[in-house]
Amino acid sequence: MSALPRIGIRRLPHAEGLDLPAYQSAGAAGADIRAAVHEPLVLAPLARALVPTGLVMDIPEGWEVQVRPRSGLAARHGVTVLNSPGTVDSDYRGEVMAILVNFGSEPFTVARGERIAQIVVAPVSQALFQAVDEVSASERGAGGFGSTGR
Ligand SMILES: O=c1ccn([C@H]2C[C@H](O)[C@@H](COP(=O)(O)OP(=O)(O)OP(=O)(O)O)O2)c(=O)[nH]1
Repeated sequence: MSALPRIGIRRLPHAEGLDLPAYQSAGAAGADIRAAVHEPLVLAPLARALVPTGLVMDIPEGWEVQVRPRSGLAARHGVTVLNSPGTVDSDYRGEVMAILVNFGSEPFTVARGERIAQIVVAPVSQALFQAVDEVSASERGAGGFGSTGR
């Protein structure tokens, strides 16, 4: 297996004492991130919140960090990541945040240190975007949504 990308993580003061993201099993794709809130944060039904992780990540060029929901929170409470997958760019040097939304019918309380989402590290491809007068022909043509059948 090739060498793993190294992500330096700086803990901000409000994340002091909280565990860094870590894989829970050898084959895990995601590592959980935790809420760096001082006081419990109550998410009313249909409310959303920008939840701080207290972490600043030094992501190597050519990689991104995706912020994804935890299935257990979604299945049990209807709580998910609103912009999933959130994209943390390799040149971002701010605090990683999770945008949580409560689609459940009950208020959901986020406690300090609670595992609120997971991060997945993924390779990035960039492309050259070029203006052209014509695009190449294809069998499908301009047929869009639903044009290939139900
Ligand atoms: O779930 C997320 C998504 C984004 N970010 C941070 C890292 C990312 O690099 C930055 C900008 O995110 P994005 O590009 O998705 O947001 P934007 O609204 O397009 O902002 P910008 O104008 O800064 O690109 O915000 C997070 O901390 N968590």
